[in-house]
Amino acid sequence: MADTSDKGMCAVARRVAAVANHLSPPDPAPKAGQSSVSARPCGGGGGGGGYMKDSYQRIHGEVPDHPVVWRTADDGSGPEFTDVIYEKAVGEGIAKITINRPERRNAFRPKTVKELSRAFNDARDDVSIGVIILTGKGTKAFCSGGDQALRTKDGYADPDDVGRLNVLDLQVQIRRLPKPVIAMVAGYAIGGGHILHMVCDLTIAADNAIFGQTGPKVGSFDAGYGSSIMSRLVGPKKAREMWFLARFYTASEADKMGLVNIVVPIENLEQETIKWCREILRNSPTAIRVLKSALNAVDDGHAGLQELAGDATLLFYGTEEGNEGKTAYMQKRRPDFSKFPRLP
Ligand SMILES: CC(C)(COP(=O)(O)OP(=O)(O)OC[C@H]1O[C@@H](n2cnc3c(N)ncnc32)[C@H](O)[C@@H]1OP(=O)(O)O)[C@@H](O)C(=O)NCCC(=O)NCCSC(=O)c1cc(O)c2ccccc2c1O
Repeated sequence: MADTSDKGMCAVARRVAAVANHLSPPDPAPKAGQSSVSARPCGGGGGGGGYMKDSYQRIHGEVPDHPVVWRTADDGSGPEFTDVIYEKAVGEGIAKITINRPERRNAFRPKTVKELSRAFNDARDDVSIGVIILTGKGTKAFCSGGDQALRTKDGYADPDDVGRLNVLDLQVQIRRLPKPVIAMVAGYAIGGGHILHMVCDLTIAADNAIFGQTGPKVGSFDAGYGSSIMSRLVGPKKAREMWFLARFYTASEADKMGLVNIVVPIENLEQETIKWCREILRNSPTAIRVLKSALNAVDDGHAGLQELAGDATLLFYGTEEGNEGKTAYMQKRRPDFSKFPRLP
């Protein structure tokens, strides 16, 4: 009789995983002592769940979990980064941008936001990069929002500069960036830092993560993405609770509210995040690009529509039909679109 107990199913899953190991497309070589494909833990374990026994699992398999080797990156466009650490994974399409002000719980000042923007721009333009991680230095905070010591009546101001709220531009930049941005959150994600994780496409949280808005307690509010996206994520009632009461929430509470994608032990935070990156990187970049703009389109209004429409134009430029128009113009002749079908 077939063994359908959990233990029996685990053994089956392990055997199937071993087979899948041989069928999976090649991945970067794992380091000594690490297997490239591990049996998915029975009873879930993320990454699509279930037992590795169907053709989908056999073909797509598990992603490798060997550590990433990071090398420092630079956009080459300005002074050396001080408030941000910018890195790219060697041989993999992953960029990591780390807010580097741990002594202030990674609060951002205008300079921090300018450096973040430069790093995001570089990662966007680098065609070898497919996923970007945003995180904070250390385990105490992802980001605690705007640096209150630099807040003036005009916004946040670096010494000898005018005040500004330039984090709003950064939020838009992350929304419009045609590659997934993953917030990797350990410790506090508070105020403007909480909003940064919300505008990212995915959030992987450590079990020590704490989420919340403080605005109404510190004389501030974000009535833009900070309100509208939150309402989309957690629902209008919970969003009102988060803003009106300005309480803090644990990682597990945030998980239940739909604020994050997964909560993992802090020691596994980067490993899990990299696993998600590698899973995404196996998939079609164009499909992901169009999906990101589609998922944002309604909420982002005309700007969202423009992003999605830009993807359509980009795809059209790659077709014979699109090229005929340009070629005809360059050859000073009337374009011949007669051979292109009017599909139903
Ligand atoms: C995040 C905390 C809950 C952590 O508490 P903990 O007890 O662990 O640590 P300390 O409080 O002792 O902090 C250590 C050290 O860091 C300094 N620090 C922490 N956060 C900030 C900050 N945001 N600005 C400046 N300095 C900060 C702290 O003073 C300590 O320094 P010492 O010298 O004393 O050692 C807790 O730190 C905390 O509650 N932080 C403040 C959180 C907060 O209120 N953030 C601001 C929200 S408003 C905002 O972010 C914001 C920004 C924008 O750009 C906007 C733009 C447009 C609209 C709205 C915006 C907006 O609301």
